[in-house]
Amino acid sequence: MILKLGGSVLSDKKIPFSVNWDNLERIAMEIKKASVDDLIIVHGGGSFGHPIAKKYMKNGQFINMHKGFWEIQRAMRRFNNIIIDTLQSYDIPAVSIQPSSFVVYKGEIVFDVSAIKEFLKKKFVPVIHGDIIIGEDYKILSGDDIAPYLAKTLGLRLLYATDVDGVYVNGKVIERIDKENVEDVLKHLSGSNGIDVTGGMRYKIEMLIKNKLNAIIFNGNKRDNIYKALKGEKIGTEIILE
Ligand SMILES: Nc1ncnc2c1ncn2[C@@H]1O[C@H](COP(=O)(O)OP(=O)(O)OP(=O)(O)O)[C@@H](O)[C@H]1O
Ligand SMILES: C=C(C)CCOP(=O)(O)O
Repeated sequence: MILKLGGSVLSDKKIPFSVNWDNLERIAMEIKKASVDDLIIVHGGGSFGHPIAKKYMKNGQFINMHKGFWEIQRAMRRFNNIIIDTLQSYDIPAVSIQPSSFVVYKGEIVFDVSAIKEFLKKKFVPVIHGDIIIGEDYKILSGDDIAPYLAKTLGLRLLYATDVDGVYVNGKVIERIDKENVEDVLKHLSGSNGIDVTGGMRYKIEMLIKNKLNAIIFNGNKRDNIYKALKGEKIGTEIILE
């Protein structure tokens, strides 16, 4: 199972380097209580990665990256450390996977999952984060790139915890998105709140279409939703595009 924890759940993306400690502690408790096997956690840049990445991007191009690459890595390592330390404080065997040190971008993501497979075999919980990656050019690797890639590569279920109840169409949460209605739904999707250099809700759905995946998108701010989602409850919006 892949649980993508949105940066907007773990922090306030309008306040750089803020952490939503109440959510983080509650989510750790719910993950511990759910006690599921083969769990991978992916988290976004939240209030850490996006403001720093923005500093090193001008007109869509990366600038001053001999300084910026480490600055972005550093911001994401700080966020990742906070999250893993909290998970570990609830005896969740979380370990860090830092994409900027081994994932390469060559027109597509080149991401070796050998280590992740070994961690899962030994019942660890890999915690992978959005990051800066290198290749022909630099690229911000979003948690919304990582989660669907791993779901497809490892054949795991995909759960998105974000800061809304699901995907809204005409002011209401749509229960199900499938091949019949996805094109119409896309017209209602836009980017993200707060400082965000990646794609928001639209990008999530586009990646699910591209990878032909099923997922649920639900509100990670609501108590017990993480637990319910991990235990297989269909909450929020269900996406069936397999
Ligand atoms: N039709 C829509 N339905 C629901 N949310 C939408 C819609 N269109 C745009 N959004 C925005 O998408 C946001 C969720 O996407 P976002 O990428 O910000 O979430 P996240 O995964 O929590 O954050 P991060 O990408 O930093 O990890 C919502 O907060 C909302 O503002
Ligand atoms: C901004 C950085 C470095 C990571 C972005 O990850 P996302 O918030 O999942 O899109």
